[in-house]
Amino acid sequence: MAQAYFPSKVTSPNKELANLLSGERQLKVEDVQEAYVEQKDRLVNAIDATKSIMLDIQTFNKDEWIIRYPQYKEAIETVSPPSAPRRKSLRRSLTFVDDPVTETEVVVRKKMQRSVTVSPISEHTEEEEETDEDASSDFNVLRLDLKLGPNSTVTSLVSQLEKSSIANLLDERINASLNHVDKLRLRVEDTSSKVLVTGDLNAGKSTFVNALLRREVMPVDQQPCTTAFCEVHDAAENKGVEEVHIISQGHSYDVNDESSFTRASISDLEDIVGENEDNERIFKLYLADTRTPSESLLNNGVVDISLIDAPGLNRDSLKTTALFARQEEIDVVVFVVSAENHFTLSAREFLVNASKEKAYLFIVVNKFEQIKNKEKCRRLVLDQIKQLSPRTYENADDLVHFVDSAAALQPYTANPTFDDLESSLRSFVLVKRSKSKLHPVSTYLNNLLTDVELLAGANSIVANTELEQAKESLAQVKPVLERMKNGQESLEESLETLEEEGASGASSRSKLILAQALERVGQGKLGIDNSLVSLPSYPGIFGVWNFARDVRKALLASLDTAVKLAEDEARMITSAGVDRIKDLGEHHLPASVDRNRRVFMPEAMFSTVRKAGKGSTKNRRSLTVVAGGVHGLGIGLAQRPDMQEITFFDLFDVQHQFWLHFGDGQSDKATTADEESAAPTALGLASVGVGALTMVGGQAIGAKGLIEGIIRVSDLFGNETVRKWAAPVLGAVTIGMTAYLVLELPNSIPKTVGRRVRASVLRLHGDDDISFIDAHTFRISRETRKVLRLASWDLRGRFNGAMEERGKEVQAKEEIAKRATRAMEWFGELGRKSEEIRVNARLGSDA
Ligand SMILES: Nc1nc2c(ncn2[C@@H]2O[C@H](COP(=O)(O)OP(=O)(O)OP(=O)(O)O)[C@@H](O)[C@H]2O)c(=O)[nH]1
Repeated sequence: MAQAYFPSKVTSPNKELANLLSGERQLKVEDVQEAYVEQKDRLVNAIDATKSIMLDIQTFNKDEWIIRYPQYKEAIETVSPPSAPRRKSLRRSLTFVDDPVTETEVVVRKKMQRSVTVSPISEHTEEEEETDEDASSDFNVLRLDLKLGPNSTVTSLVSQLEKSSIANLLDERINASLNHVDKLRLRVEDTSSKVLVTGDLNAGKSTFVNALLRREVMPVDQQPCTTAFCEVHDAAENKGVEEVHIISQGHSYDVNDESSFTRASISDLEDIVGENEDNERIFKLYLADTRTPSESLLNNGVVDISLIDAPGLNRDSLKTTALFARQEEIDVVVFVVSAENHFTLSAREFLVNASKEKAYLFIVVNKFEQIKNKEKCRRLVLDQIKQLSPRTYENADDLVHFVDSAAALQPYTANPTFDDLESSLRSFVLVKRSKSKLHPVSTYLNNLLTDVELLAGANSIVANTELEQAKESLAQVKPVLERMKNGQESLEESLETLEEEGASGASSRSKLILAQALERVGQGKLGIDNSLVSLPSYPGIFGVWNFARDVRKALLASLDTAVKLAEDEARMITSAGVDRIKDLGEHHLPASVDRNRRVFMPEAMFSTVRKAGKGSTKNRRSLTVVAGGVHGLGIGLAQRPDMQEITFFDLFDVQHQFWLHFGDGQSDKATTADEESAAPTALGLASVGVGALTMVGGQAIGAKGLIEGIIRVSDLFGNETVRKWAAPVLGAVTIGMTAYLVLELPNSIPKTVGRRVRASVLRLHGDDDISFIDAHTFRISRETRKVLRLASWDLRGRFNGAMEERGKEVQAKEEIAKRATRAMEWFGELGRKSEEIRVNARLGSDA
């Protein structure tokens, strides 16, 4: 026997019902009921579980991971030789709407009916190739309509559709599906089912309904009488009260809305139906069925069946009835035909149309008792049915019943044929309900879960790719960061040492050069042997004044040169330091970090124009002036007017000569910075010859001072004897010394000038309590330190910036890896959950 009511592809759970119908002639109503209830409960659970995972998807999409919407395209198959096994796997190229360019080749695998998994091609093995070609790789329910217009392409959409806006669209789609799932739940839980009873006039429809109800409720007449639709419901739906509700015309009926109907007593039904003969009205009858749920049709404990006694067909009401039969809420059409008359023309018309709509009809051949040649009648009727509704004919055992309704109404009389009809009808109603109410739900849930699995699979791949990328980046960046962290301290130390060494190196070199130069100048030699500066040659006694000035200039210039030399050395030290800092950068900075492209220009050192005044210290101002660097302000010692002045003492350093000849030879030490400020001593003055005086002119000592000096000298020689000898001795000594001094001038002037230059240079910073050497040393080492510090600051900045950047990158990548791992787990779990729902609810029927 064919599997009743279902196409051949039927699988569980409808298959169970179908098997029940097909396996045995005698339908086990309880089993059908049980199977129905079980399936209903499974579906309700599946609906709730699906709803819960859909809500989870929404939350996950909103809070943790922007769900990507995949598109699967047919992958280009490589041409395989004819001998090779035919590839049945669904190789698809996976792209995303927001990124249609990146394609991943995947395999869409069918796991169970209509359930699919998506995995990267790399995880695919040849053994798994035996995949059903039917495996869907497209969305059913969650399909996003991304077409904006006839000319829009996916690529043109990309600019308009960001990842997040697609996720929003998906969210909306999920909302819509959630609403639909809610409706499905109501539908599954709605236990009402309508059975329309119709047939030819006088075929015995009302009698049949009465027989089903086991009481005479419907008016039965020899004359055709029923013109109204009488819907019979269980009184439980009307709070247990038996009554008739006459539906007010133009109102939609609601059992709880008094205004939508008029009440009447059951006993008045005949009159009411009679009164409304010309109107096709609807009455609602509420009847209490006292039989047990297993016996009762109305009160069967599974679905609330309502019977609709429709008007006979061969009236004008044919169309109305036909329309009624087409209504979606009509689960089963029971056609009552009289065994005596068979099918009239209008009955045939109705049956052909109805069987197109409902495929299976339940046919009651009534008044069968009266037929003498029952077999012939049976054959004739079945032959007619075969033509009118072939499918009904195929299942005639269950769907075509030859009974006598009037006999069934006889109390206390066993009527197995009618009982059989009743069981069949109940099962048919349940199976039909399963098909009309449960099956669409099962299909929808299955489609939705398939979509969920496609989403989960695609997003798992995305998450996996992101994880791999993050891991790859981390594998590169993390060691760099570690290296930087470890190297930070040593870099810091190296830079400090470099700065320190540079500054102290420059300082000690400057100090040495300047000290040596000053020492030489003090001895009347050029501070530096340099072709640029040379000592003038002695022009003779009459040019002695200019000679002294030129010597002074030359010595000063040689000191300037020494300063320049010290600066040049500092430049070299700085340059070497900058190079070492560069090397440190090369060593410590990651390859991708930009190096300092600025070129160090040593000649730019010591050339800063300092603005004296604003915020500058006294010390700085004096340094500015003294900074004799040729590259400085151009005011070297040799250019300073105050240093050019030549005095008498540049020619004759009396005190020095005195100590040289009579003292302990320590005059050099005595030539302190105070020398010039000290007043000329009496002895000094006394030793000055007239010639010298004339040469000096009024330059240094006035006549008044000279006379005062002589008086003071004469005071020394207070004693008579001494006074007597003193004059000649003093005269001789004076003459001798003068001659000696004059002869010695070419040699002594440079020395005297040098000594005095040295002394005055050393005193230049007297106010600041700092010497010429120290001032320059300080300036030069400070400049060196400054340049080195700038370079090391730059490196430090780059290093710290790069380290911070790497730190952030590592953090970001770790975050991505964490999120991707979580997403992978989550989507994996989602796929598993979805599959579990599918398995538990036994979804996937193609019925
Ligand atoms: N012997 C016998 N008579 C029946 C049977 N069923 C109905 N009748 C009689 O047939 C006549 C018509 O019965 P109804 O039940 O009124 O028929 P109907 O199809 O409802 O009639 P309309 O509603 O007017 O179309 C009545 O006189 C019934 O007694 C049956 O099974 N056996």
